[in-house]
Amino acid sequence: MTTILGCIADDFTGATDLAGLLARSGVKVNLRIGIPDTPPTDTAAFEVIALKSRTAPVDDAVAQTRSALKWLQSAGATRFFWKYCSTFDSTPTGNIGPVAEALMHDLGTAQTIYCPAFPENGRSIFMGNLFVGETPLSESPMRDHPLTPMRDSNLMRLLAPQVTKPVGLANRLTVARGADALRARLAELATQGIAHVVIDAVANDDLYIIADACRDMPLMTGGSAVVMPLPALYLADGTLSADAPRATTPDLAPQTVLLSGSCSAMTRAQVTAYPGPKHRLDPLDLAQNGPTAALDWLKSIDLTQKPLFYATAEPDAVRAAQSQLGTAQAGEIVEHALSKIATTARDFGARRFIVAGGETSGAVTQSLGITRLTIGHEIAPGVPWCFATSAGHPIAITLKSGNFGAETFFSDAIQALK
Ligand SMILES: Nc1ncnc2c1ncn2[C@@H]1O[C@H](COP(=O)(O)OP(=O)(O)O)[C@@H](O)[C@H]1O
Ligand SMILES: O=C(O)[C@@H](O)C(=O)COP(=O)(O)O
Repeated sequence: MTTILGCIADDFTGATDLAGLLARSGVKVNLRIGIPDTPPTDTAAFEVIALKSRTAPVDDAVAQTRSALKWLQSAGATRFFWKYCSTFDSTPTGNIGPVAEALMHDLGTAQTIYCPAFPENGRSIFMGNLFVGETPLSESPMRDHPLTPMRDSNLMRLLAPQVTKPVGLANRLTVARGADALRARLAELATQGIAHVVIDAVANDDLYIIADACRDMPLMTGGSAVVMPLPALYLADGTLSADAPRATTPDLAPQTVLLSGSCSAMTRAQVTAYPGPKHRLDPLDLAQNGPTAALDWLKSIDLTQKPLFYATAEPDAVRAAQSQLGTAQAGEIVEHALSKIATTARDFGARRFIVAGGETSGAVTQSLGITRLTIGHEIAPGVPWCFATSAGHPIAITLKSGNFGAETFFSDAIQALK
């Protein structure tokens, strides 16, 4: 069917987050890993392309996104969404602003919006300032993110150095007055030449108003949550027909493997809370011996017991590994080991994969040779089960952002897929 909304996400967990929120409507959502090298076929009303561009060089991120835009246009899309992290992960040089300006240029549009709010996961925006729970972004753990340390909470100040055109705000007082008031504010800002408008949102009700006001813009940008209301809006006015194909859950063997390379505080708690069998990966041991011990353990265990392989470690241990191996090298060694475990587990019959961490998800997805995902039901806000094919086998896979999910996430994921 013709694509109604074409979405481009800057990382894999972000893409499944976005696709999961769109799929809440029950409408089919396709997720493509990277830009497909063939013309669109079997397209859905909502198409999401997952890039790995969040921390890529600006020119590379812009080029990748423009190619993704072209593919989505050839699928019939006329409205587009640029998805970045709900914590606005970026630096003064990009990539959020430069990519948005390139998309605006290609779409011939003079204004777009920025709304990374995700109230269900504690991300809210008030007077242009982003909060993580009750904490300003710049005082949250994102302050010390290794690649994109967020040392300011004000989205206008964060965005301004990334773009060439003026930045403005539509604040919560306007949003609270409804979609017409917000449209009027956007028009007023447009007459002042404001190209980039940050919009406040502290609750889901705000997102419904924003989506309603902005639904026909050629380009919207934000975290995942601001597009969540769009399917219902498109169904209500007939843009999307009610008989759009729905996602179905395939029958899958119970063999399961869990793989965690995220070291976030939430993932550490989730690994600790997991009651199933666990095997720890030590980057220093992996550097010396490769994943031999992990693979031996994998061979010895019945995959219906749902073993967890984790490199997840406390900050001191991570720093120690990084100082001995180098930061990039430590990460690569772990990602390589988890990828090898994933493909071996698949060859031993695993058909359900639970993966924690953005970079880790990219590595595991690529090693499994996945190019396309269909989105199923959510396990936690922003973390859906997805369905794909790997080496000819139907599989289920979930890609969890480091920060998302409850402490019981791993058990929740197992329970959620019967
Ligand atoms: N014990 C460890 N020591 C050093 N690096 C690690 C360790 N465990 C995991 N890593 C690496 O840390 C990175 C975690 O990033 P990622 O998977 O994106 O998680 P998150 O989504 O929480 O940021 C990966 O590159 C992973 O390989
Ligand atoms: O918007 C979000 O917070 C997530 O969708 C996301 O992008 C998470 O990124 P990682 O924490 O790097 O997985």
